Amino acid sequence: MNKTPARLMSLIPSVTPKLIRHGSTSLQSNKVKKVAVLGASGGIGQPLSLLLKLSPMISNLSLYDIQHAKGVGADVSHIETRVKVKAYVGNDELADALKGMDLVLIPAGVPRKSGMTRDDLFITNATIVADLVSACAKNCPRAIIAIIANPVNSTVPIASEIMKAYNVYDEKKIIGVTTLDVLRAATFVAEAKGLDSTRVFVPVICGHSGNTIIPLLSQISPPVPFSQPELDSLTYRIRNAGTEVVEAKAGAGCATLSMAHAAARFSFSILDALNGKAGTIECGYIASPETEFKYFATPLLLGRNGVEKSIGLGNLSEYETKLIEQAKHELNANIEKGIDFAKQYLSKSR
Ligand SMILES: NC(=O)C1=CN([C@@H]2O[C@H](COP(=O)(O)OP(=O)(O)OC[C@H]3O[C@@H](n4cnc5c(N)ncnc54)[C@H](O)[C@@H]3O)[C@@H](O)[C@H]2O)C=CC1
Ligand SMILES: O=C([O-])CC(=O)C(=O)O
Repeated sequence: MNKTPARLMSLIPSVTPKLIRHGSTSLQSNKVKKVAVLGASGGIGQPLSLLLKLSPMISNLSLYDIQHAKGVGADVSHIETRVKVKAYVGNDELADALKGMDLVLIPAGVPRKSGMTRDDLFITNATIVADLVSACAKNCPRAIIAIIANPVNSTVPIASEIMKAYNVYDEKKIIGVTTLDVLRAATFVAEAKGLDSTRVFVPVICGHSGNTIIPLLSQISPPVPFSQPELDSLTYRIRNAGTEVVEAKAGAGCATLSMAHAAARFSFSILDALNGKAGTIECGYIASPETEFKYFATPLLLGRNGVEKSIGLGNLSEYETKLIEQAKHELNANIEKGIDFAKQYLSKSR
């Protein structure tokens, strides 16, 4: 397990202000970027498209879905910001939606219903992600691909295998979006400890399902002590937060509004970093040659080409080391399932 001594804490002030803004206000044309949302008509896609339309860092917003995208595009395009919006519907328009993109966000795919795990979505979402990433490989091979569609632990390995098969793989550019776990951790810990949630940062590592969601409460900024019962209950709530929303929505889907905000925050950090802003950090799930896992979420230093490097895990407490041990089987199984699927998909489709 990598234990990078470079400390996270010194870099954290660059993270928190992004909670309440729409990105840097640079209007230089070389700094504005082109962004696509695939699955733009969905519960996440619509509010995400709205938030992106408000950003001065974006010149063009490409909204793609298999249904209703023209309506979403017409609606969002009436907002008086400079971002040019174009909508695309159906496979015949997918290539045009992707050409020239710097960042592609993928919230396309079915959400959970009560009683389902994220892995239960694999059967539908694996093919959706594989199809969409194949189109990215052909039409915008240098774009950063941010995968929101669940199960993220498997869809990111699928995306990587597809890009490898097209000889356009760059491990710096395929990232599973785990930002919502980080936002939830800050919110829940702040509530429990009477802190200002916009000033709290808790790294969340490992993966994005069940036991693989591991908040590093020992590395919270600002430093706060926790009793063992507090560690247990906060870890449980952060891990279970997706299910909390699925159950509260009672059949009407999963987290969409908080996820749209999380994805927008992640996007603005990526765009800031592409524009050369130093010290931009977000957690994300990526290929991880430096850990014992093929893919792993850590805090990431972002740069001009995507992920500059993983910040690593820091000094884990005994409790956190045990949580990683307990997550091993689930994470590895999710990763191998994605890789196996991609092999079969590629053997059929090429
Ligand atoms: N990474 C994370 O933290 C989170 C991930 N999610 C995941 O995000 C995904 C989307 O969730 P919602 O927006 O609530 O679902 P939704 O069902 O409201 O929207 C999904 C959209 O994808 C579209 N779609 C389906 N197949 C497509 C294809 N081949 N190409 C383009 N678009 C396609 C649908 O038409 C629909 O508009 C789910 O898999 C969900 O589990 C949700 C919350 C948090
Ligand atoms: O729980 C779900 O199905 C959606 C999700 O990933 C989350 O809210 O973290």
